[in-house]
Amino acid sequence: MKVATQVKGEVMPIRRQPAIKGKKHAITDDEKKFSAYITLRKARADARLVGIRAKRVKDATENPDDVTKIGKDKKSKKRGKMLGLSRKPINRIRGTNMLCKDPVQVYCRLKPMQFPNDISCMRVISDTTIVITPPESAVNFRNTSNKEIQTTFTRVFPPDATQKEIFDTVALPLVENLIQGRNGLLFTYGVTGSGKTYTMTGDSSQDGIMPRCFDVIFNSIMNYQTKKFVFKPDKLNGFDVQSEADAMLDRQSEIHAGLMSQKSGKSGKLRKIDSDSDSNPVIIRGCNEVQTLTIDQDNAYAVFVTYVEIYNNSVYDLLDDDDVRAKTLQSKIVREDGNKNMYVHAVTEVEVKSSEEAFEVFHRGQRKRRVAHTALNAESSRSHSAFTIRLVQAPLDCEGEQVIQDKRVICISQLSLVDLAGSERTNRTKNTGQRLREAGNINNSLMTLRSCMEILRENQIQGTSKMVPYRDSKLTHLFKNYFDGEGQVRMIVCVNPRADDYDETIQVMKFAEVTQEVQVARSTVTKLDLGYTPGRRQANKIFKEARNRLEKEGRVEANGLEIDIGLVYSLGGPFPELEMNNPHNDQIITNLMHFLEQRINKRNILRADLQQKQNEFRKMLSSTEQENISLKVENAALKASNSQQKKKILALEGHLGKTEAQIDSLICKLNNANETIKNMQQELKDRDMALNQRLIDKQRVKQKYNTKIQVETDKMNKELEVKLRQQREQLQNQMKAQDDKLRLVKQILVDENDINSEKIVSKDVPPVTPVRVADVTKRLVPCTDGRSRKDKTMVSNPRYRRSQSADRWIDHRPGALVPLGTVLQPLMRRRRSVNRLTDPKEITDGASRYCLVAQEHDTDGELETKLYKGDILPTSGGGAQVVFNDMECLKQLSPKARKRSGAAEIDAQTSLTNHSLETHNKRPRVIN
Ligand SMILES: Nc1ncnc2c1ncn2[C@@H]1O[C@H](COP(=O)(O)OP(=O)(O)OP(=O)(O)O)[C@@H](O)[C@H]1O
Repeated sequence: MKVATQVKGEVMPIRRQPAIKGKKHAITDDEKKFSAYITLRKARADARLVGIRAKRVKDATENPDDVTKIGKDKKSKKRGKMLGLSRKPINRIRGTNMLCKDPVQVYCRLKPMQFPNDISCMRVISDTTIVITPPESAVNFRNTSNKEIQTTFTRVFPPDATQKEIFDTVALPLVENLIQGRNGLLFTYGVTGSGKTYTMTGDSSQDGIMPRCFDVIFNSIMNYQTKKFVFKPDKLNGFDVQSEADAMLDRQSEIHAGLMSQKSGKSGKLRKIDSDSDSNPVIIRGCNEVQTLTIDQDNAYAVFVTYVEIYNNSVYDLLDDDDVRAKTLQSKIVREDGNKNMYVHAVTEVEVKSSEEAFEVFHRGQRKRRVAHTALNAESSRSHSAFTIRLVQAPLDCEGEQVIQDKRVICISQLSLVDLAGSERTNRTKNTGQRLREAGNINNSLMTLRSCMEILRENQIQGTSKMVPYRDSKLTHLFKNYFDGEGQVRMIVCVNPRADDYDETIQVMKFAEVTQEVQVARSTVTKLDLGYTPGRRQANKIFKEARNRLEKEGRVEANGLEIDIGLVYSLGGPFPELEMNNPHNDQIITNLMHFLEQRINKRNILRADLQQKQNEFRKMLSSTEQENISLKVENAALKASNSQQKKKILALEGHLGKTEAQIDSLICKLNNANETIKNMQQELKDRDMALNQRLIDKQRVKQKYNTKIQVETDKMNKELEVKLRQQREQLQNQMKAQDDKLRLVKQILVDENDINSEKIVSKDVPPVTPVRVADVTKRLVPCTDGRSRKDKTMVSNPRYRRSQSADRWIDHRPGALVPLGTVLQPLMRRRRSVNRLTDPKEITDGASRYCLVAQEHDTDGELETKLYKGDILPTSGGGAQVVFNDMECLKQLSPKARKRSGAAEIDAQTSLTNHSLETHNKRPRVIN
């Protein structure tokens, strides 16, 4: 593991702007401070390292037995160089505790016997010890004089040990270390077919160590992962922190590339290639691990994996897609990075976000791994494989929002899971050709590993400084820094307890024994403290939730809310190294002074801040108190008004009850009234119907009677017409008779006139000229010839034959009449005079005759008095009708007019007579 910067326990509230990739930005004061701070801390760490190394020399002098601690330092002394400073250890800054070393922990797993007839040469006698009994078939059976060999391990897993048991005991602590920022190496070692791959990977029913590691890691960091490409490999075994925008661009280009490859059918091709080399069966996951480890929630995490194999002493990248296209894997070189860590140059490092994704990536590489059928294992690994999980973590900024955009604060830890190829004896595997060459390379690399362990152990135990031949094999070269530097190394020795494997198993046991004695420096992780508030991620989350809730409630103040996680009250980290080994070492005093100065400054700042906060708090408290008092007053007023309101409500409720009762009774009445109305309406309808029926009946009767009346009327009319015709005929006959008579009278008159013409001419007697012949007959003509009226022949008028004394007359004179001064008056003995006819009763009341008297001037200006006479006939409707049947005209002529008229007068008289006659012929007018 490497930590670029080690800053220990210091409070430094710095707000940093996120760096934008590819754009230079002005260095802020905060950044300057931060850089200066980092430099200072580095200097202090170096100083501390010097102190520690000085202490180590002192310890070694006091304890000469502790050769492991002093071995290197002795050599360095000989070289006359400064203690421990000639060669920088890996993770130099973090490796301050070089004195703490742990032996490589070696576990032993026994494979279950495959066949019941197989003879076992091993016994497990305790959790940590097995006893190996040499079988007769063993090569050195005689030499060993049948001695049992007892071997002790950190833990022995019997054949019935489960995969989970092994994971929990061996791998889980390494995963824990990984999350805490420490490196780890776990490898399986053993004879071919002893169960190394099974232990490391597992099979479809039983997950091995690797998938379980994924589960635990992702269970722990699942909600604290960065988005993809926020951390990006810098190709030098380190990582860059990208801004969110850059990371998003990378994500987009990845999606685009995926789409393009799908379009061009590359993926199909890839799958085909994969399936070509699908000699490994697809491993389906068994049940998942549910364990979760505690993590620092204020960090953001990302997991990267690499998968390489060492085949025939060459390193190949199993995740390299380009190689798949080329169909041949290109070997990679092993390099050392700036922190003396070994890494495979240009290896494909895949960022994975879930256990499934990681396992899928592993499986992708696994398909490319070289596996072959041998006499001892159907799927024998022909290469060493190293699957490396790198966990990158970096603290969040002070607001708990984003990862700090500074490469120096990144902490990278890695766990390498190495499945070594099994050692094998060619006489047993019967390998030839390529398999034989593979076996030779496998054995060589394992031999190198073994000799490295041996020399390391020797160096550590005996204090020698023999060169460890890491470079002799790619396997040891790649994992060099685990043994040479810091980290935890664990090995599982897989053993097949069959007697056939005895000779090789003994070699494995010897290697295990050596390895157990090798010490590896325990890495100490100093947590980077930038002075940000612990729990800021959680605080940020809670703050955002609260703000969202306010926004949902529509509160405007939510917009202006800014996250303020606040300042941590801490005076800083622990005191620097105070131990003085040299009286002239002023550096320690200078450091201490500087440290104290900073503390004092910090304390002053914190005091001022505290004071300010106290003041603010007091103010807030007093305003809250005031608010409280006013609220109390308000509360009391509200209570009073509340009780009043309650009373009102009670009264209103009572009123409401009464009103409701009234309403109920009214509704009841209304219903009754409605019922009555309905009944009455029904009755009305019935009556209407009856009335209508009656009207219809009446109408029918009326129609019937009308028809009858019409018939009767027609009948009567016809009868009347007949009668009328008869009367007319009668009348005409009478008229004829009268005409005859008149002619006779005329004749007589003419004769008389002739006789008296002379007398008449001599006397100037004003004549009274009858207007009509009828009148002439009626009036009393002056008896000029001396004869009495009785002597004269009377003008015949049949109407006057009626008994006129019996008639009752209505004498109707509508206007004022000019007095005539004549003696000629109509003969109406019984009469009633009226000016206006307003009431029909006036003519129905016993009267039988009607006479209308009217005056007018004729064309000569002479006054004419006309009497229209008629019979009053009662009508069937109770009224009366007047049938005019006579008209008399009384005309007064002046003498002049008479002269003027002369002969015309006679004509007029004649015409008047005619006219009178015609009048009688006229249809009578009826006045109702
Ligand atoms: N503990 C075990 N329980 C059940 N089966 C096991 C166990 N160990 C190994 N096996 C089985 O033994 C066979 C060989 O195991 P594996 O391939 O893991 O051996 P190996 O050590 O990896 O061999 P090589 O070095 O040749 O690759 C496999 O079929 C595996 O399932």
